[in-house]
Amino acid sequence: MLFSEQNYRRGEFCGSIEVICGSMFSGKTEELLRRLRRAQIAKLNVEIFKPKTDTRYDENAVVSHDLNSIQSTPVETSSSILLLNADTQVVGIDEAQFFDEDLPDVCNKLAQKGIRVIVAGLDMDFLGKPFGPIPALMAIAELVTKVNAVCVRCGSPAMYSFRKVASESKILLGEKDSYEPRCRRCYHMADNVILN
Ligand SMILES: Nc1ncnc2c1ncn2[C@@H]1O[C@H](COP(=O)(O)OP(=O)(O)O)[C@@H](O)[C@H]1O
Ligand SMILES: Cc1cn([C@H]2C[C@H](O)[C@@H](COP(=O)(O)O)O2)c(=O)[nH]c1=O
Ligand SMILES: [Zn+2]
Repeated sequence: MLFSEQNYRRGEFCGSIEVICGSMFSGKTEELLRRLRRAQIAKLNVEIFKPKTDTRYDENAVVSHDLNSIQSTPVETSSSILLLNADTQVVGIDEAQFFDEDLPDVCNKLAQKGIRVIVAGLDMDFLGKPFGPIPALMAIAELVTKVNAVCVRCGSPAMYSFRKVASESKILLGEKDSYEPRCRRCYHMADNVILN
């Protein structure tokens, strides 16, 4: 097994919070999809949420860079997640860095109700600073999985999302057009030339 997962038996208390974090292209969404699909195979009731702002690939689906996808509900605020179906046993949340600061409280409430909550998001923004509610979620999670991309410059494990375009705005939706994953050394290189 790649990552440790607990055993879940219906009817037993199994509330928990799992965080999957890392840079862009590190496989956060793929790992989220893998865990959610396994929950569906186990015939658990799964609901998936993402912030309404994330319209990159699809308005109503969580989509990985390899175009694997799963249907989701876009919500404007984290508190809307609490309006989930009464029989939901597993909640998936993608692009969690874009949610408001109440997301950790929301996840705690869900976990206290016995729900397995799996959250994926960027731990750092393009400046290498902690991003939104992810650090607070990491602190309260039972399990934190940090995944790495491959540095596009040197092939080492990459944990930074280097922004290739001139924008200082914290939120800038984009793909390879605007970002590339880099390792610590290549991210901090003085020249920071973009190699195409
Ligand atoms: N530099 C890279 N390093 C790793 N994976 C990459 C890279 N560029 C493209 N990919 C692709 O991106 C996929 C991961 O996509 P995804 O799960 O959506 O990542 P994330 O949600 O972390 O941005 C990989 O399986 C791989 O096919
Ligand atoms: C680093 C950084 C990223 N973003 C945006 C760019 C993408 O739309 C998402 C991240 O998607 P992924 O599934 O993790 O590849 O976030 C941003 O707005 N600001 C940033 O600093
Ligand atoms: Zn590198």
